[in-house]
Amino acid sequence: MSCHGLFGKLFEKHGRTKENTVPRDNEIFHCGEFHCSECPLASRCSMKSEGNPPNSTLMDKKLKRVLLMGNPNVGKSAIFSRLTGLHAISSNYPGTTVGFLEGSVVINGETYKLIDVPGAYTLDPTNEAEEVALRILNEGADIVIIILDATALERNLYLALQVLEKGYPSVIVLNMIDEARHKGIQIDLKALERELGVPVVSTVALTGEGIAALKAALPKARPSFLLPMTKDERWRFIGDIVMRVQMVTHRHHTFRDRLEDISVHPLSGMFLSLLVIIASFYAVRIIGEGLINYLLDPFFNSIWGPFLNVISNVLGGSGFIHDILIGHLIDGSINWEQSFGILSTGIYVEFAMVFPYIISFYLVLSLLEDIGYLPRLAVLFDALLHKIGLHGFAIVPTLLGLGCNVPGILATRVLESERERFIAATLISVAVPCAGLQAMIFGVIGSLGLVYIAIVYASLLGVWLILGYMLNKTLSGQSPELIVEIPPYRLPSLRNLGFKLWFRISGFLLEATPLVLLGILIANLLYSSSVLPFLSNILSPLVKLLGLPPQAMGAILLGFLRKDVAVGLLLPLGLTPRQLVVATVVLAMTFPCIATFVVLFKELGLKRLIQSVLIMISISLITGIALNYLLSYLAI
Ligand SMILES: Nc1nc2c(ncn2[C@@H]2O[C@H](COP(=O)(O)OP(=O)(O)OP(=O)(O)O)[C@@H](O)[C@H]2O)c(=O)[nH]1
Ligand SMILES: [Mg+2]
Repeated sequence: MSCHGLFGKLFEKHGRTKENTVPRDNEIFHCGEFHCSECPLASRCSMKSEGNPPNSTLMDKKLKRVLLMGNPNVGKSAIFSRLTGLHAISSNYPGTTVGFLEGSVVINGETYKLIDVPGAYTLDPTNEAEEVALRILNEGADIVIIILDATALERNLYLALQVLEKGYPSVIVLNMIDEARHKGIQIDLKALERELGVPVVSTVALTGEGIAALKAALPKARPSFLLPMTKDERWRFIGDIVMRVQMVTHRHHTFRDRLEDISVHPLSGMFLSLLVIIASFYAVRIIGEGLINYLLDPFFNSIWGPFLNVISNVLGGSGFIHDILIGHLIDGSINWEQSFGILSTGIYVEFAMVFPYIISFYLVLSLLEDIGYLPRLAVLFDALLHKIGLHGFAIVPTLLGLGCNVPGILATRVLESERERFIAATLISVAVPCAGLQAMIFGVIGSLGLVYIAIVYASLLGVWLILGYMLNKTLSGQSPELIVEIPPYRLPSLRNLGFKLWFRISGFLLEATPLVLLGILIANLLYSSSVLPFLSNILSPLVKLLGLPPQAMGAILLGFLRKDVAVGLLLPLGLTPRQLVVATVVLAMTFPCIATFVVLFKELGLKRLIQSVLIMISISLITGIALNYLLSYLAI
């Protein structure tokens, strides 16, 4: 087709005639390979078809910078992983990637630098993830791979057109073509290619179908001929395109469709969500305990213990090095929870108390993520969350926070206002216990009985609700209405699940192990020095109000390093059940651990961080004191 044919069609769509097509000074025309000598735009076109994208100074660089862009949850990270061989986290809810990832792929001897950009619905940002996406695009690109969800062409085309109008050489990828087929949606790729003026390929990122074609299309990326449009023009154009390229055939409701309906219905949905939450809780417990009872405890008791006994004997059973490595012998033998040696308590707390729950929690969370259940919870809990100043989608960062507060706080980037982000991040760091902490709550308090665990969780939930309500009432601004895209239920891919689990678990091991061992070492040294008694004396009036012995303050202060270690420090103090519950609740709420602290600072800035920390300290002390009085009143 000549460029006149294409421009003719385009002009009709935009109500322009050939006579008024000479670009205005600020307008950029791209017609890629379609320009010809008769075209009134030839000079502008040939200039552009040399491939200089606006704002880009990157062409001189050796690696071509390729951006993967598209709406949230269309499979950008899945395609990124397929192309680069790296493993970006994919989950079945919008907003999985809120930062960006880089990787590279070599095609025909040329190396391309790929960037997995956070999902965006528009280039007029409405949240931080979209701001990041726009910033990355504005930094320039040699090629943009625009990924569309083939089951939602109309909605996905909006961002695609905005990107194409900017004139970057592009390739369109229709991902999820498998689901489109199941839904009876057929898309004419050639026709879409003609409409947009850039290569179009279809893929199924889950299976790898079409990835070879995408690789082959990358060197053929070219700028589109599209002109900058107004919002209304763009939507009209999208309507036209969809009419011309898409055909939908009727199909009957499937079991999956019905399950999707049931899950968001106010009554049946709530009932189902209760079942899911209870089942998840039990699954985490059963898998965690199973790993401990059948794998880890036997290993520690019959292999690691005897091995440490040999080292202990070689070191003479006491002395500085012995006490640092093996710890203090209790009744002549190593006690996993109370010896406080790096190799005894340190390794035991990390691997036999916390690690099994990390595995089981992330396994269950990853399953829920990949099935696509989390956005449905967001819809169901939207009304409740609005009462505490949050958009229903805040349930997703909150659930992530139950694994580790750090990704939870990062995920608040998908929330729209700064106010919401502050509320959500503060609530996560105050009242959402991470998996390490929960493992210790189960390990330390579980032996007293389920009712004590229930008191700890009920206190945290109560604080989450009350503090959220208070913040909502006192901070100015409103939380926006829920607009969240609900993806279809999907069967989790074992490959993706395995990678995600491995990524999270190895991340935990790398980050947490040094801090846990350091925590145990510091605790060991502090207990043998006079620092703790000194601090405890200063804080003794406060400690009295909490009904705790002075030494408990040392554990609470050490919570800054790692909360799980700190709960472990409460063990040797011989606390009563009430004291143990109060100390654990205060510890859980007081300071964020050091990693969370850093992320809060990065996400909220210094002023908001200080506010957040002041809220944490005061609310945790008030709760601890109230809980102490309430429990003594109830004679617990
Ligand atoms: N059926 C099907 N599922 C897919 C396909 N590609 C990705 N998925 C699934 O779709 C979900 C979203 O994939 P992601 O790679 O996380 O999507 P994303 O665009 O990176 O999402 P955000 O980071 O949230 O913007 C995951 O559950 C994937 O396993 C596909 O081609 N077919
Ligand atoms: Mg992603």
